[in-house]
Amino acid sequence: MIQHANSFIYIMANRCLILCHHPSERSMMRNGDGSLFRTEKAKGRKAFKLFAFSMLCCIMMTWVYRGKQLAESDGSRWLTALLLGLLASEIWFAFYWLVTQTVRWNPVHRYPSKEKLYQRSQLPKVDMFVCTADPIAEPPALVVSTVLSLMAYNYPAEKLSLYLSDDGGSILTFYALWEASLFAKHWIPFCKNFNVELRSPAVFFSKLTDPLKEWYHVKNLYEEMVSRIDDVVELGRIPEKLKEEDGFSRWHSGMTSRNHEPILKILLDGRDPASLDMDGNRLPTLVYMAREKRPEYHHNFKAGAMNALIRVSSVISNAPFILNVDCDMYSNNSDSIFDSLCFFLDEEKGGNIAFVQYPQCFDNLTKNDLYAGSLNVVSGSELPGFDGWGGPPYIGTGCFHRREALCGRIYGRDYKENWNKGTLAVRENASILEQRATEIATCTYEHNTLWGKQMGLKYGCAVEDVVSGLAIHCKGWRSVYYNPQKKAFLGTSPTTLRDSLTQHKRWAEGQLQIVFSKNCSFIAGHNRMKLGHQMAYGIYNFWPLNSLPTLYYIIVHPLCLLNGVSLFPKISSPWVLPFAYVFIAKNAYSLAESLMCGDTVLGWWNSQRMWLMKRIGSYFLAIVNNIATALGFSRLGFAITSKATDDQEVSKRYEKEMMEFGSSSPFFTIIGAVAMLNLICFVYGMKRAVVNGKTETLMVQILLTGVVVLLNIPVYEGLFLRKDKGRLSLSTTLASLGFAMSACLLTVSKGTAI
Ligand SMILES: O=c1ccn([C@@H]2O[C@H](COP(=O)(O)OP(=O)(O)O[C@H]3O[C@H](CO)[C@@H](O)[C@H](O)[C@H]3O)[C@@H](O)[C@H]2O)c(=O)[nH]1
Ligand SMILES: [Mn+2]
Repeated sequence: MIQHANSFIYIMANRCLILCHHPSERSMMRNGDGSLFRTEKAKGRKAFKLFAFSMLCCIMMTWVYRGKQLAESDGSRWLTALLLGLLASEIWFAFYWLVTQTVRWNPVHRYPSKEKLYQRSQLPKVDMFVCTADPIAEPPALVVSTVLSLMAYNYPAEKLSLYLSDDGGSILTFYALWEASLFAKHWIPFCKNFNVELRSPAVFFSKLTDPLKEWYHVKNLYEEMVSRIDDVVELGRIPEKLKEEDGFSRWHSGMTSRNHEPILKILLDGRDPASLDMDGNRLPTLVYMAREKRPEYHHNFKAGAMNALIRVSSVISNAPFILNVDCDMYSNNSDSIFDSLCFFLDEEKGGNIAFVQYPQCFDNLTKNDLYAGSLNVVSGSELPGFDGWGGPPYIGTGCFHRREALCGRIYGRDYKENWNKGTLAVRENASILEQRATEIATCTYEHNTLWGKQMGLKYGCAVEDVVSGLAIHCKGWRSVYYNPQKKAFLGTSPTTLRDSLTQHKRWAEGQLQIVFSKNCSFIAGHNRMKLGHQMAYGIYNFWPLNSLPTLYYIIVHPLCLLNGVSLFPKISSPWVLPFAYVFIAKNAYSLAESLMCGDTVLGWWNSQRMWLMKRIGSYFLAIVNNIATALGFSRLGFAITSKATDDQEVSKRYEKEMMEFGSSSPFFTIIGAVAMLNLICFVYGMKRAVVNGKTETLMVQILLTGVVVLLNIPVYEGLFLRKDKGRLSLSTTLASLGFAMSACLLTVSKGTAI
């Protein structure tokens, strides 16, 4: 019944889909000679499970100690409340630790054999979606380099269509894409003739030190194009002579990025036999889309853009597979389409795969990854673990989707993909297609449909990717994670502390929304996903909730030290052993894992600092913001991550791995206050402990607070020592000191009372 209802919904809402069942579909399936990919289980799982078990035992022993401590406490209300809070935090940490163990339980690695696909005569069409939203934060020259890297994939060009969604509705971005459509005629044959591996022209030419003579020509063409684009962006308008040209004439005065009609332009029409590159070979299709925006209709950020792209592409090319990347994520591996198709086209195991997710990798990280932007542990350890349970989450970029699954189809065993979908697209004139596609990129088209609910990406969540992938998993599909040696996609990671914390705040807001909604993996996935898979989602869904126990721990601890209140066993007592084991073993494991995933030792240390800052800064403010949104005081937003900085000073400090604070922000006030609190308590607490002869009972707290102080060294430098513009502002310094001192003074009187 559900199945029927769903196909009905599916067909209704996809009015424009051209469904065809071609006889050659079966012959193509027969061509396959065996499996197209293999799966290997990770090694060393027995040792890992033993280790996890030892951790669990020690964690339980620490609880026994807390129980004993509570029973033996002198009945003071303050102390009991303190200890209960501590126990609650520790129970949460243990629970979260348990959740993170699920993905380490049985990770798998996948290896496609694309050589087998090279021989196939019939290959499916592939559509590629790139989203951009702001010509300032996302420079058009960077966007077109991404676009060109994708258009130059090692794949029959006439089967590829690239769609750029421009949520900025900017003529500057359109101009850049128009330039790219001309340059593509040189770039694509150049890549193919010289077997260029780096197919993003920006990256290729920046790394090229000594070009061959014939390469100069293309390099010059590229550089001229970029300088024209940059000039246009700087001036904020296009050359006069282009204004009346087709496409450009659709912009008129009075249009803003938030208020304009839909604009759709097919810049290169792959169906047209006359659309050829300089070598006379066919070109891919290239389409610009700026969906309609009106102030009175909510546009649902990237999810809205993606859904408009799904519909628009279904009219123009309707490929069965869709690659989605962010505008800064260029293709770094020209074979990714073949690799991904190995999973989908595998006769035996490919039928239930909804999407193939690649890791998010970055090309602008420094050696020791100051802001922990590499996500190395996520890519190297956690996502393979998800795959063992039923597949990685959709992380918004670097992902190949099966169109049907993305459009909301429920998986059933009788389901068979139509590989030839889109190949029989009606031979309509491009302007008629443009007209039809424009009609479905309007604000009102989705009203009273299931778009954003059951179809396409889901609306209303700041991590539209994760919640949409989860919905696909709940519909019976699996996904596959592929992390090739040669990275498939590379993007830009935030280069200032504020950008990094803001990005994590947005992610945390989204994850929190998922936890407290019916989309929570434990509710939505109940009976539909394996328990391990539900728990794996918990790793990210529970991120924000970690902030409260962490804040409790990091504030209460030093204050108790200052007041001489002992929370842990004496350093000479055997009860200290389980605590020490949990702390040391957990960190040793984390360090080893981090190193295996490609971090440096200092990189791991930096990631520990970021972990702390994210928890007390991003996650905490995400909780505050979600509460404010729930109460109607604030609206969900999407702060776009900046992909370029003009400030040479900031870039230099980033290269030198100096933490960039800059102008004040609530993040920095919290971080500064916590850092100061720990420093003051560490110094005075230790002094008091020595004077009162209580070092033995307070040793654990001295050590813990000491670790926090060490982690915060860059914060103290930013507060007191640095002179450059990246230091913490004076107002932040004063506020941090003020908060920390008043917390200390307030508790000193209470503390003596305990
Ligand atoms: O209204 C909007 C806002 C953003 N975007 C695009 O969405 C992408 C991601 O935005 P970015 O600012 O780069 O955010 P990140 O935090 O780097 O993105 C990660 O997290 C997002 C969810 O929060 C996912 O959508 C992304 O795919 C994922 O890479 C970019 O291409 C934007 O152009 C839009 O198209 N419309
Ligand atoms: Mn991004």
